[in-house]
Amino acid sequence: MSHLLVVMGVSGSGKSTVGAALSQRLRVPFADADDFHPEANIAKMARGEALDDADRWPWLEEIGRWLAEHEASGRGGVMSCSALRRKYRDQLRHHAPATTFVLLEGARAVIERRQASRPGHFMPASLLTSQFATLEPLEPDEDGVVLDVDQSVDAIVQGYVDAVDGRSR
Ligand SMILES: Nc1ncnc2c1ncn2[C@@H]1O[C@H](COP(=O)(O)OP(=O)(O)OP(=O)(O)O)[C@@H](O)[C@H]1O
Ligand SMILES: O=C(O)[C@H](O)[C@@H](O)[C@H](O)[C@H](O)CO
Repeated sequence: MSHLLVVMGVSGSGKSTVGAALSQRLRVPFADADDFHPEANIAKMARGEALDDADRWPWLEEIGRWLAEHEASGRGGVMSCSALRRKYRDQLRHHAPATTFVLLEGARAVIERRQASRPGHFMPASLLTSQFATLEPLEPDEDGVVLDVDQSVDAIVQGYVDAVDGRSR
């Protein structure tokens, strides 16, 4: 099977940027979970209110369906999706058990600086506190790779390739 990945992390950690680069490097389809949000979720975040489990549940179901289709077809794929909590990742794995989670991890200061330099995005910087508070790191029994965001996009992509190579040796 081709690579089937969810690139995860808090808002501004680089999920969209790194996810797109990984999909090109691995030659698999790419999707961004931000494009799957219902209007109400986008409006809520834009008002400065964090999403709750009930807001995220139907959205994660859509993402799970995308992953399941790409797993079943054997095409693989990269989905950029915050997937902050363990139970959200369990929900996605329920649809697509072969999913590997790639956590983009970084200090708040680095991520804040990046968020500040992309004006016009619907996600206000004020929600970063709740994003970090909600984030549950990958647990040892989860198929995953953790990568430091404080390096170039190319280096992050290479970090994934090296981690996966190291496993298959
Ligand atoms: N490794 C990197 N080095 C430098 N800048 C980066 C890197 N990764 C991402 N960026 C920049 O940081 C900003 C946030 O990245 P991006 O939009 O990909 O994050 P995100 O996690 O998808 O955010 P959100 O979930 O809020 O949509 C963008 O302006 C992007 O160009
Ligand atoms: O679970 C969440 O709270 C959401 O997915 C957010 O993380 C945003 O969609 C995204 O990151 C946009 O900035």
